[in-house]
Order: sequence, then C-alpha cells, then structure tokens
Amino acid sequence: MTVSDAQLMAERSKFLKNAQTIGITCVPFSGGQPKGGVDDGPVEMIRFGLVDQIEGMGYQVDISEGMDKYRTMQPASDPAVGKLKNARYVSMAARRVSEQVRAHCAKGSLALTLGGDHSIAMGTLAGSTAVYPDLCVLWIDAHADINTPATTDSGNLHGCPLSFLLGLCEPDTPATQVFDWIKPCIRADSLVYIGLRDVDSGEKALLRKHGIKAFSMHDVDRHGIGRVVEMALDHVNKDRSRPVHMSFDVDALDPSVAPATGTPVRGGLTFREGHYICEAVAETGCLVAMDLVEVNPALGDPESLRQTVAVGCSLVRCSLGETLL
Ligand SMILES: NC(=[NH2+])NCCC[C@H](N)C(=O)O
Ligand SMILES: [Mn+2]
Ligand SMILES: [Mn+2]
Repeated sequence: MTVSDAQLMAERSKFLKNAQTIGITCVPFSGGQPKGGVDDGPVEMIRFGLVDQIEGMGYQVDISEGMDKYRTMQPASDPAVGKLKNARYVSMAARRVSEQVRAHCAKGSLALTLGGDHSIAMGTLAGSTAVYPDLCVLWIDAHADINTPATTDSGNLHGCPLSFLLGLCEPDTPATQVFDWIKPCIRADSLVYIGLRDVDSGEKALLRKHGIKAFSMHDVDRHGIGRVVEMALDHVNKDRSRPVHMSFDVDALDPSVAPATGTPVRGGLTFREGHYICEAVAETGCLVAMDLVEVNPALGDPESLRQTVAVGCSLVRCSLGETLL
C-alpha cells in the first residue's frame, strides 16, 4: 500500500469507521400521499433479506423498535390544513422518525431509513442535522419535493418536505403551527439534487430564488453521470470532509428499472446511473445517513414488485460500499 493509498483509506473511514453499525429505522408510512401500499416498503425490503445482506458485508445492524407504531398513530380526525392532507399524522410520524434517526446518529451509527413515502424525510433530516449540523444533502429524485403549503397543488406532503427543512414555508400559518417542531436545519447551498424531471412551476421559482443547485436528467444526458456526481459533490462538499445525508427516492430511477412506485416519471436514471451515484457517495466515506423511500409493493405485478424491492436493496448496499474494490 502506498502512502497515498493509506491516506485515502484513512480519509474514507473518517465517518464510516464510526459507522460499523447501521442503525435502521423502518417507517411503514403512507400518509404523505394518497396511494396505499408504500407503507409495506420497509417490510418487503427486510423480507428480501436486506438485514442479512448488510450483516454479510461486515456491519452490525441495529433496528429501531416499534415499527407498527406508525400505523397506529394516525389521529381520529385530521381535517385538511389549508391544502395539506393528513398534516397532523405526517407531523407526528416525522417527529418520531426524527427521534429514531437522531438516536442512531448520536450513537455513531449510519442511520438508514426505509420508507414509506418521502414526507418522512422531514424526520430523517431533522434527526441527522441535530447530530451533524454541518451536513450536506444529496436528494436523488424525479421530483424536487420543495412545495410550500401555499405552492402545493396536490396537498400531498411527500411533495413538500424540503420547504419545511429549509425554512421556506410562509410564516405563521396553521401549517407551520402543525409542524412547529421542525426548525430550519438545511441551508439552500447545502442541498443538491440529481435526477429531476418533473418539477412544479412554483418549485422552479423556489429553486431559482434560493439558488438551489439541481442536476436534471438533461444534465445527466449532457455530462454523463460521473461528471454530474462530481459536480454535485463539489457544490456541497468541495473537499469531501462534510457529513453527507443522501435521500434516495426510488422514482429517480426510470420506471423500467423501478416500476413499483407511486409517482413514476419516464426518462429516469438507468440501473447503472442510480448505482453509480451510490458508489460515488460510498467512496467519499462521508455518508452518515441514507433514506430509501417510495417503494410501493402494491403497485404493479409481482415481477415489478420484486424488481423494485431488489433494486432498492441493491442501492442501499452500494451506498455502504458493496461494489467498491
Ligand atoms: N416524493 C414524491 N414522489 N413526490 C412527488 C411530488 C409530486 C408533486 N410535485 C406534488 O407536490 O404533489
Ligand atoms: Mn419522487
Ligand atoms: Mn421524493
């Protein structure tokens, strides 16, 4: 081993050396969007063998207890808050997620959260930033998920998590009251997107206004995934020293690769492009938290389900370094 190899390995293990344990939070939650089934995402990934696979890579696995709690915490009455649907339920669930993720991070484990719809990222990022205030965020998605309570057309909170986390919501409204436990915890220049191709007009305005860096599928076509990931990391993590939280929505992948998801959009990342992102993030050694969300086993035939669950598990393993030599 040369000196620079040794240095590189020391660098890489800066965060992963603490994370010999993967702290898994399963979130069987579908309240952020209208389609049932996404709450079965975690159990299907576990049934597929994800825990054994991670242990087989040499990690310890620590799974948060009480995954059924998410199903039973739905309030009896949850009338719309402005346009927002299930706002109280989403808020309670995300708050619980934030406590579980925070506990995993505080122990030095890498916090892996299995969704569930993407509204749970309000919790994962609130939890991870409480422990790593200087972390940066890679958001891999077809969608920008940055609608505010005012800009959302659908009222589905899985399209809104980032506006709460960045503090972009209109202040002093009933919506901000329901989510008053979320403090702005991510700066606009600490967030970068890859994979976007279905962004609402209100979201485009927010991205422009706050100068948020985004690499759309157009950019992936133009530059290639290698260059895009390098530019994305350079933007938020120039010297590869900041902790990274990667929030991966499986709909970033093309529907031919990950069909069982609630809001599929044509023209997405190929199998290899998705995995390349995960490998490049693993290579930085900076990953402290990862979300894998929006796997919906109820959508499509058994083969679509198997394919989507398998690809979700494989993205997780690659993010933990499986395919690095
Ligand atoms: N996490 C997701 N799949 N989000 C889809 C959001 C779609 C749309 N932009 C909305 O706000 O309703
Ligand atoms: Mn999406
Ligand atoms: Mn999403």
